[in-house]
Amino acid sequence: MRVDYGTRRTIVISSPELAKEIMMKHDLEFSGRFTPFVLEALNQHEFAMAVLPMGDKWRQLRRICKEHIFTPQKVQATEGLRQDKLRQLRDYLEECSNSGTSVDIDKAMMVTSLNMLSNTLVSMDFAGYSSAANQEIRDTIEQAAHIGTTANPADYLPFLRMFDPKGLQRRARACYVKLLAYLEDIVGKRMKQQLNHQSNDLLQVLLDLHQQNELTLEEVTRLLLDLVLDGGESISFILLWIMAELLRDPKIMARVKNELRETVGEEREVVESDIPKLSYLNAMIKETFRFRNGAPFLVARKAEADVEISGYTIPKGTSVLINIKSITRDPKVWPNPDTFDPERFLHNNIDYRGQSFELTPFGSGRRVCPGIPIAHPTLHLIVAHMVNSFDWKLMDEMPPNMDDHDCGLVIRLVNPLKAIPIKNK
Ligand code: HEM
Repeated sequence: MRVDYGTRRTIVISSPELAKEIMMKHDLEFSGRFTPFVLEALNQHEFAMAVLPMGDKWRQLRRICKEHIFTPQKVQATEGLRQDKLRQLRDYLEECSNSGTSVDIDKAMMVTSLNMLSNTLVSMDFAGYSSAANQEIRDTIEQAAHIGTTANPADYLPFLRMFDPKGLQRRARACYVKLLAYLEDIVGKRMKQQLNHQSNDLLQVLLDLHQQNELTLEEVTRLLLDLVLDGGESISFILLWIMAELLRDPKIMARVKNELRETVGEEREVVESDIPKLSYLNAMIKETFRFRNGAPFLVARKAEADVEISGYTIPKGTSVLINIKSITRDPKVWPNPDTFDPERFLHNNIDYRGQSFELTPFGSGRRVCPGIPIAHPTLHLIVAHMVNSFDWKLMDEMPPNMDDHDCGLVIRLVNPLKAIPIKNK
């Protein structure tokens, strides 16, 4: 399909074969995010990875992420930081269980996954469960994610840019300035402590690279900002859908629980080395990515020159959108695509890490999400913990309302998902 928006031409790709050609063979540059003009306006964010074309700076940051930050060894070394956060989640859920209070699953998932990420990165909590906790940073990250996925008329009608019609540029700038100042402060304090204290987190890795003149301090902070912005909300987003699917279908919930009982038992906590043994849980998470992936499109690409794919020419300057939602709901690709069925993943090797073009929630090719080594264990650990340690009773005993609504460029649950945890006897 080809759509002309005045001077901007957009093509939407909806087949795994063509998506593979775009992401692997042609490896088109990002054209910014869906709202490139919001981000272009932000000098503060000018060399963040997600808005960078494939220039030298992007290549350097990408290499650093791959070789130094998100290596299996480095991520494994931070497991203790994530386990601590699981314990905090357990304490919070136990409190709710003892008092019979319902848990707002969205908030609980956001606090847990954000703190797991922030502790992996900088050994600090960015949010708290209690209503008295300071939620300023969490709220700012949520706001930035919301702005980044809000459709901006100025992306398609560039002359509107100077009017900032929805106030997106102004609001985005305020979020970035706040987050950048917060991270600068963390980096500054750590530099002072460094003299007598080494940490086990990824900031330490970045500061070691700074010592070796691989990164300036400014680059360290901006790389952190990019990781916080890109990773901050995305894990909790899919966690909410996973929990909604589990609460909606007691049979699937029971099967996940049985697998956990057989593999882990009730006496100990789930640890990351359990994950490869939890094949049904893994299938359930993959199926949620297939069925409920919140963002229909990957980051927009741009043809820098005319590109030939499968006999078609994509003219220079065209924006290319890969519609992963239509691929994952295509009956030619997936039998019974409108049925939620984790079983379908038990008998094949389809994975979500960028090798199977039927399922690419993290993208693929050189611009595949670098956060997968953190997102993968975090998702499994949190869900396994929620299911293995507690039974769940929905607030009004009714299956959750799974209606979603299009909120800009992502799809969210209409009603908050609330349930009471009941501690295992
Ligand atoms: C469930 C969780 C996550 C999902 C579904 C997700 C998804 C994505 C997607 C679709 C892209 C664009 C890839 C493309 O269009 O080909 C991306 C890029 C990115 N993600 Fe993630 N992500 C997740 C978690 C994370 C985490 C935890 C981090 C950081 C620790 C992170 C950091 C990034 C960065 C920095 C980019 C930009 C890469 C570039 O510019 O080349 N993501 N992610």
